[in-house]
Amino acid sequence: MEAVYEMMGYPKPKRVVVLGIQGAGKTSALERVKDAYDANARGLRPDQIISTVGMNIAKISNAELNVELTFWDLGGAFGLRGIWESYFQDADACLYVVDGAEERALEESMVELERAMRNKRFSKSMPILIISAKSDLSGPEGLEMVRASCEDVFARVDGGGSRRQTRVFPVDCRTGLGVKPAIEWLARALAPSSSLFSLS
Ligand SMILES: Nc1nc2c(ncn2[C@@H]2O[C@H](COP(=O)(O)OP(=O)(O)OP(=O)(O)O)[C@@H](O)[C@H]2O)c(=O)[nH]1
Ligand SMILES: [Mg+2]
Repeated sequence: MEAVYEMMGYPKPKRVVVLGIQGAGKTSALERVKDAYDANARGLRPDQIISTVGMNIAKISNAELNVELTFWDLGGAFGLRGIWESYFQDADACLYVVDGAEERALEESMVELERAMRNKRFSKSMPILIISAKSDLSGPEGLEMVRASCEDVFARVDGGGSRRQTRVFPVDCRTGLGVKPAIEWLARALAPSSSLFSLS
């Protein structure tokens, strides 16, 4: 299938592995991504979403984005995290979701981010989009806490000279507020010509 895309001169669809601990807001965030970019889909409402056991897949292709994205939303419950690494090798990017409103969950969330990044199958150049979810509950302090903690992890794992693209965005995953800037950043980070532009 990918070969067909290339033969026709289209960019390959990019695959995004969606990680984060249980209850962070991964599935909720993806439902809002579908609302924003998939004209045919109506994302599930918050009361229709249950904790993920298998995997949810969302595909978006939208002229605004210039790239087709496939998201693999995995379960974040403790016993399901062992499955994550099976998806690292084939992923082009990682969307890591952190609960920005729950300070007590931040340490566990960062431990799992670091563990994922240190996995040998997790590419050193793979862009990482961090969504700081529950921005409706957290306010700016929550976002700053998430940002500082992620920066620590990135510095520890990648070191100073890393060329990996990373960015933290606040999102209200119930209304979708903030979802578009986050996904636009990801699309630019993954677009074939992105190396020609500096991402700010
Ligand atoms: N207020 C608020 N609640 C949110 C937000 N995002 C998620 N939630 C709630 O947080 C809970 C967990 O959300 P999920 O999207 O199921 O979390 P998940 O990361 O997919 O969890 P697992 O599938 O168990 O790994 C649900 O009750 C959501 O309604 C948000 O931005 N704001
Ligand atoms: Mg889920």
